[in-house]
Amino acid sequence: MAKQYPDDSTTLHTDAYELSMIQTYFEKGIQNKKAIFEVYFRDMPFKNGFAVFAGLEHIIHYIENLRFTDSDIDYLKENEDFSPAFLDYLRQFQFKGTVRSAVEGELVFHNEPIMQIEGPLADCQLVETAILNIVNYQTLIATKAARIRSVAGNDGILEFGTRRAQEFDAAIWGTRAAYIGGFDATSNVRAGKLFGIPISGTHAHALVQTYGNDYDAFKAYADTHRDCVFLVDTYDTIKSGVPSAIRVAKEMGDKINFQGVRIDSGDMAYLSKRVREQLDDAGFPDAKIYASNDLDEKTIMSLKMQKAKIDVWGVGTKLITAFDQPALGAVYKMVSIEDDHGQLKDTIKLSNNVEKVSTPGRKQVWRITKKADGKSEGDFVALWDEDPRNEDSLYMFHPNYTYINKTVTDFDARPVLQPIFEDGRLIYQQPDLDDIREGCQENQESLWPEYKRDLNPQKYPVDLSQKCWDNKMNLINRIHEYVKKLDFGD
Ligand SMILES: Nc1ncnc2c1ncn2[C@@H]1O[C@H](COP(=O)(O)OP(=O)(O)OP(=O)(O)O)[C@@H](O)[C@H]1O
Ligand SMILES: O=P(O)(O)OC[C@H]1O[C@H](OP(=O)(O)OP(=O)(O)O)[C@H](O)[C@@H]1O
Ligand SMILES: O=C(O)c1cccnc1
Repeated sequence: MAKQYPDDSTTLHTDAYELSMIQTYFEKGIQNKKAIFEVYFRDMPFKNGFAVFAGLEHIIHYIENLRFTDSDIDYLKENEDFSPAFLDYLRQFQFKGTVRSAVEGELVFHNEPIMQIEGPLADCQLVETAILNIVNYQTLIATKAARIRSVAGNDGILEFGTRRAQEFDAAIWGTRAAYIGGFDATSNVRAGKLFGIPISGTHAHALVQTYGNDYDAFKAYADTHRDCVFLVDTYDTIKSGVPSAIRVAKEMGDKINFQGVRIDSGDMAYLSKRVREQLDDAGFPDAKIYASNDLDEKTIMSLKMQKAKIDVWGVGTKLITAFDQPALGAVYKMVSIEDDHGQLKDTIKLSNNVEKVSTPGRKQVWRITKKADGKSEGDFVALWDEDPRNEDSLYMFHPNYTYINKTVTDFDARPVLQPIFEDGRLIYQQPDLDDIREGCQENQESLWPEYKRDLNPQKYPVDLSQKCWDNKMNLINRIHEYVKKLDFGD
């Protein structure tokens, strides 16, 4: 039987190749060379006009606890071909990197750095896998949640996905991301405990099945709860579920707070209209109609177009699993590395696909808005030593189709990447989760409606500064020259 180890750290939550590379860096004595990596994704998730950044809370927690425990070292000793000196180095390891990041709830876009990790080469390499793991999932869910919020308007939206999520962590962190993206509450009690997210819920079909009929089940529930939402579709929504709910609500009077009923199957446009009439006619115009059953932004939009009388939407599977796009595809690329003379040299990853060529150099993303109306003109990706706030006008052009360009004046420029860790020390204080969620809504106000529509939004401009673009072209040309001169004798 394989030896058992305690699950006492997340430091080995990394791909083996990261440790293999760190081993090489260490044995060659270059583990402390200064390096800079950036995280970005290439395509907008769900073809949405914007993405909502989430994951920083978990990343901070992960980095703060980044050390190799005795059991980590024992495991590596027995399973990897590592020298005693290297194992000793890992044992002493402390993260010394500097991390800059978009903050949670910030809007982020394709082909711009959303995180930047700078520091000793080994430190930057170690955290790649976990950072991508976290950002890829949480940003995806926060974005999906924002899409659902945008069609739900001011209706209540509840996160019901835990039972369908890809295991525990996805349920917990996905719920948090959904809250950032605009959900109102979750059914996951642990997420309520850990993050202070409001918890909410109704009851399941099992309660009705236990009693064998709607009335007895609702009566029992009402006897034991103040707030009541009855699930009315177990046997027959119109003929049994709703009349039973109404009877119990009338009998209990002020003893309960009859909040409404939930429908979980059938034609929800038709049913919700009939149920609304039943509740109104019985004198319960304030009782709300909750709906659930494989909902997402498309079904919610369709139901709204059909004038369904639904007030609160419970969304599970399609939110928490990012059903229609299961991966964001964010990558972690080296943009600069110290040379043998101690100078940082920008570096690039080439590809035949122009969209896949990385953009070298340490960069900042500047969100450019017009002073007059606060609306965004686009993002301006500039080299670190540039500051558009010192300019009166800004020339912005598409990095691949340079004939698409404009000159912006009377603008404000806001840096998107914020300092989080400096030389391994946490210097960022996470805002309250409710402030993050509110900030996410406010950020969306600066976007023109053209970028926010659910279907086929306009592509938000993400432009490179002239200096950044020149730097990239120079590097591409230099590498082409170098490859041309290579002679391996064949
Ligand atoms: N009026 C409607 N317009 C568009 N979509 C709807 C409408 N009513 C329900 N839906 C959606 O259609 C799908 C119907 O699911 P399904 O075929 O499982 O039917 P069901 O009545 O829920 O059956 P079951 O009793 O097995 O749960 C769900 O995703 C639901 O949200
Ligand atoms: O449809 P989703 O968006 O994934 O939302 C969560 C679903 O989970 C519950 O169903 P389930 O059949 O698991 O249990 P139930 O007996 O309470 O209906 C609930 O009734 C929803 O239909
Ligand atoms: O509270 C509910 O109604 C609920 C919770 C989880 C999944 N589906 C429904």
